[in-house]
Amino acid sequence: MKVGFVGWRGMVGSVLMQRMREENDFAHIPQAFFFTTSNVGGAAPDFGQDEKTLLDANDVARLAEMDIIVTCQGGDYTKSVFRPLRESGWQGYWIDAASSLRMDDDAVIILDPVNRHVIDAGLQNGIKNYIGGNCTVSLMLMALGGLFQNGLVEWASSMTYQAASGAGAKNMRELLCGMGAIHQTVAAELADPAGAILEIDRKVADFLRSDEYPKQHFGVPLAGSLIPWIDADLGNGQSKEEWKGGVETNKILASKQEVVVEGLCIRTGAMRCHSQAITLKLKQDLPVNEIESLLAGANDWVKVVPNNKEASMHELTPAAVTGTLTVPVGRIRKLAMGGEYISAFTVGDQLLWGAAEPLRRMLRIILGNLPQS
Ligand SMILES: NC(=O)C1=CN([C@@H]2O[C@H](COP(=O)(O)OP(=O)(O)OC[C@H]3O[C@@H](n4cnc5c(N)ncnc54)[C@H](OP(=O)(O)O)[C@@H]3O)[C@@H](O)[C@H]2O)C=CC1
Ligand SMILES: N[C@@H](CC(=O)OP(=O)(O)O)C(=O)O
Repeated sequence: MKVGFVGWRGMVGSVLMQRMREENDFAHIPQAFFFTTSNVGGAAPDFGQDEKTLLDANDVARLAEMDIIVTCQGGDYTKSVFRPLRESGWQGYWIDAASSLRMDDDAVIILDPVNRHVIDAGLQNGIKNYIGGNCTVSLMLMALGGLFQNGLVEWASSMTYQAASGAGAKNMRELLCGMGAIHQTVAAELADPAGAILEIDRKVADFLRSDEYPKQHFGVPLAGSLIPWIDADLGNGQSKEEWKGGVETNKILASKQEVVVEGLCIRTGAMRCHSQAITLKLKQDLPVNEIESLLAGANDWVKVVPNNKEASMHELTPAAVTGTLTVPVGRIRKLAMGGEYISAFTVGDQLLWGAAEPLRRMLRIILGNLPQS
């Protein structure tokens, strides 16, 4: 088995490599090859493989030598290379973090703790394209799989608080520059405990609205503010990120009856954890303790957080979750609208379960050594 990696040094790719190292995945890969779009012939990262130089990621003939290609290079790369590769007769497995192929009929969206049966059926039916889901959708399903997988959800509305990392590494840097610049604007006043807060606030507001605020990548301030739109404008009042919530959830679950998933997607000043406040209408009036045990039993990574102030403040935040595979879900309670209506709040690292982790697990599934979890 020859496995080719494209996009291994980007943000998602680096997290993928880190996880593969931690899980000793390369021990299961007979031959690994690393590709590049910018440094052909340069030194490949050392994972103990024989091929020490970087190969050309745009060389279709070279790619076609691979049995499996794992790419985190991005949607434009997928669009330029995937079709010519398939048209050349390549029959290998394509594992991709980008959204371009997700909704194609000959592709499975991968999130094995939730849809291993869909993945296994795809493999049996000869499907060769396995695509990571949208980070927000994957994290919602990791958290609420116990309800969705048991067919208990009539509809869900998710209001998101999405991290800067979803927009890329440059955007994470811009968020931090914004934070630093805001602080600098009022550093002198802050140093004086008697400084008037309204004067500090006025200076901050003036700075946020000025051309001095660093906003090259987001276009508007994120630090000290938020951005109530993510991804393309579909022209019908919905953002593409919001559209993905519905279509990807149903495709991941292979729903026989469509579950309506709606909501608004909002960019906030977190680094790499997406949070979501979710309202669910269930098909039954289940007791809260039963809902909690269904959620807790759905996979090895979800963690139900008790619905009290102390636990919510300490366990249900980006600060607590960042860099971990744990997907906490809390704030679960019945809403005043009726016994079938519940609230939930969940947080997850969008570079781990939201991007890299489903890819490395899919690779292990194809290599035949990831048992059902
Ligand atoms: N960002 C996210 O949260 C998520 C992203 N995805 C998808 O993953 C794909 C990749 O995203 P992301 O990892 O953010 O992209 P990056 O921009 O971090 O990396 C993409 C490529 O850029 C090239 N590159 C150029 N300069 C640098 C540099 N200084 N450091 C590292 N790489 C550099 C590398 O290619 P080369 O080595 O060939 O030069 C790299 O593989 C996208 O399709 C995205 O949709 C999916 C889920 C979440
Ligand atoms: N759109 C997501 C990140 C992402 O890459 O999503 P997708 O894989 O669906 O393009 C965000 O901005 O938070």
